[in-house]
Amino acid sequence: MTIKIAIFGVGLIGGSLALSFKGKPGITVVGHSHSAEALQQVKDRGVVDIATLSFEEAAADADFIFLCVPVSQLEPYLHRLSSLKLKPGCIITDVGSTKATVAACGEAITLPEVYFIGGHPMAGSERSGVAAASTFLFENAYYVLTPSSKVPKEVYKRLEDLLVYTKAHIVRVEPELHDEIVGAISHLPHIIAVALVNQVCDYNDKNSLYRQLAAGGFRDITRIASSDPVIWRDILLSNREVLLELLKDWKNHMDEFLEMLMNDDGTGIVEAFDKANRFRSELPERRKGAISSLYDLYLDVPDTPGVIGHIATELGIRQINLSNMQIIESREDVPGVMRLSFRQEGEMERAKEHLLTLGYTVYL
Ligand SMILES: NC(=O)c1ccc[n+]([C@@H]2O[C@H](COP(=O)([O-])OP(=O)(O)OC[C@H]3O[C@@H](n4cnc5c(N)ncnc54)[C@H](O)[C@@H]3O)[C@@H](O)[C@H]2O)c1
Ligand SMILES: O=C(O)C(=O)C[C@]1(C(=O)O)C=C[C@@H](O)C=C1
Repeated sequence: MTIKIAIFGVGLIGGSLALSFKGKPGITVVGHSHSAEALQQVKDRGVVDIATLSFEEAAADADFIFLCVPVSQLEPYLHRLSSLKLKPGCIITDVGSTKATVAACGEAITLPEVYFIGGHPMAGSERSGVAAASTFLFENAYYVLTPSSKVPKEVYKRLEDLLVYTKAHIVRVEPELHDEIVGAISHLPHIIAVALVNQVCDYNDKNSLYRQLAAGGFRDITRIASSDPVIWRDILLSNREVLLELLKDWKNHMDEFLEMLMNDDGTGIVEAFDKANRFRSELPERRKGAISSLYDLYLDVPDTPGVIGHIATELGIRQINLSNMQIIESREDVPGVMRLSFRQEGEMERAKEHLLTLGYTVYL
């Protein structure tokens, strides 16, 4: 018996889910796109078995339906699905970054033997579109599910069993609590990153040295400011009430720094950094936790021809599997920083040891 999985919105998240399921025994993945242009990209990338523009064709006979569209589209998509004759036993789920509104809408929709379970994989990227999809995106990440009390246990279990293919860790959370927590650890940081980049952008309009000198610290804290504007408009507006409170708290934290600086309060500054340091070091390890599914190491590389090839060859000879390599900073006369990404921690450790013996400066 074949299991049909329909994915509506085959972008970064939908495409990555499709890649997790495609080719698994007895599974057919059908992708729905809302435009011919998006459909063509999905076909070109080959992440689904069947790609279609027809909403009805994608939904017909589906055992699982994943809604992977922008947050503002989740409710219209749910309403549209509720007007169709879906397969009895069908589970509809979504991947939206907020859960309260869609969970309420999912609960209100009563189709015989069709169930809604809200979902949110806690993994992603500042990139968007199917071109950025990855088979490994969810590996070791947390994947939140927010079933209502009406969802039978065996139905929840069926979704949980399917999500094993993502290699994520499933966590069950109430939708409202989810939005409060994710507001603080994901939505607020995106606002802060964007505001900070725009602040510096305004200074840079008067003096372009700002952009030239912006280095590691600025890049580290602002990567997520490059995220898709429409996806984030929808997320922030959907979690508006939570964010209004969080921004008030944020202002208080900024006021504390203002005061410490005005009062020359060195002790206060040290305490603030110490506290942050302690909490941050207790975060789930990158490799086991939310955001990254890769093991990264960084090394200084001279800006000379052949250096990339040399490193790749050295690792290749030792059969160390490199998943990605990227030059992060490369300016004339300044050593570049290279990021090497591995899928296995052991591979990263072996690479580190070998690169150290070759005389490279390596950071984790
Ligand atoms: N980006 C992340 O890091 C991340 C992480 C977890 C969850 N999410 C959630 O996943 C969902 C998809 O986000 P994504 O990052 O994959 O975005 P994306 O832009 O990569 O993909 C969105 C998909 O929705 C389709 N779509 C359908 N109707 C659309 C419309 N009216 N406007 C725009 N696109 C439309 C697009 O064709 C595209 O395939 C969102 O609900 C988002 O909140 C995002
Ligand atoms: O790593 C990133 O770029 C992300 O923005 C991922 C991130 C996050 O903020 O942690 C973004 C939105 C999601 O809903 C979940 C994960």
